[in-house]
Amino acid sequence: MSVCIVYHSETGNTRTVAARVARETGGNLIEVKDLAGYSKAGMYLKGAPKAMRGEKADIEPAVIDVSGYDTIVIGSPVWAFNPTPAINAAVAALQGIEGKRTVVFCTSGGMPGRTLETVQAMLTERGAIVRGAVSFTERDVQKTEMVNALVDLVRPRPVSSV
Ligand SMILES: Cc1cc2nc3c(=O)[nH]c(=O)nc-3n(C[C@H](O)[C@H](O)[C@H](O)COP(=O)(O)O)c2cc1C
Repeated sequence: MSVCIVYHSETGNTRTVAARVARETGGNLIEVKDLAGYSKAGMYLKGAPKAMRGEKADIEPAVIDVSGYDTIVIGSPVWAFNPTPAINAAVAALQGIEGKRTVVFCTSGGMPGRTLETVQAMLTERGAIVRGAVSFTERDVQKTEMVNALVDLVRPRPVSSV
């Protein structure tokens, strides 16, 4: 089973989760960069209003071909209770997503708003099958049991016979 983890991260939390999922599943990481190149203030002053409006950023890579994978994981930071403009663009940039199993996660300060629901709806719109979603707070990022909950959605572990 091949896994691809597509994520955006400006301050490292979403990257940390993505890397741990990659390690546990043997998946490939694709980091999406927002070409706006925000400063910390810029993220709040310019990025957050764009996230609220559901806008798409200019991203690198501009095309994300996932046709060679069985399961696609999408990870977004929460900006103003929404997915980031980079993730809005990344979902639109996915090629070969139709009919694929997908799992969504977000990282936030504790108020994720409708981020997971929004990403799930975008993926469903693209013809993907959403298996589940996990919301991490900044503290959860380091918690093995939280990462395991996400990994279980990606790669169901065999039930122990003991
Ligand atoms: C512009 C901006 C807006 C944010 N908005 C929210 C929010 O609405 N709710 C929340 O709980 N955290 C919010 N946060 C905190 C981030 O979601 C949180 O730190 C997240 O883990 C960042 O992911 P990253 O380190 O991968 O970039 C915001 C952070 C930034 C920079």
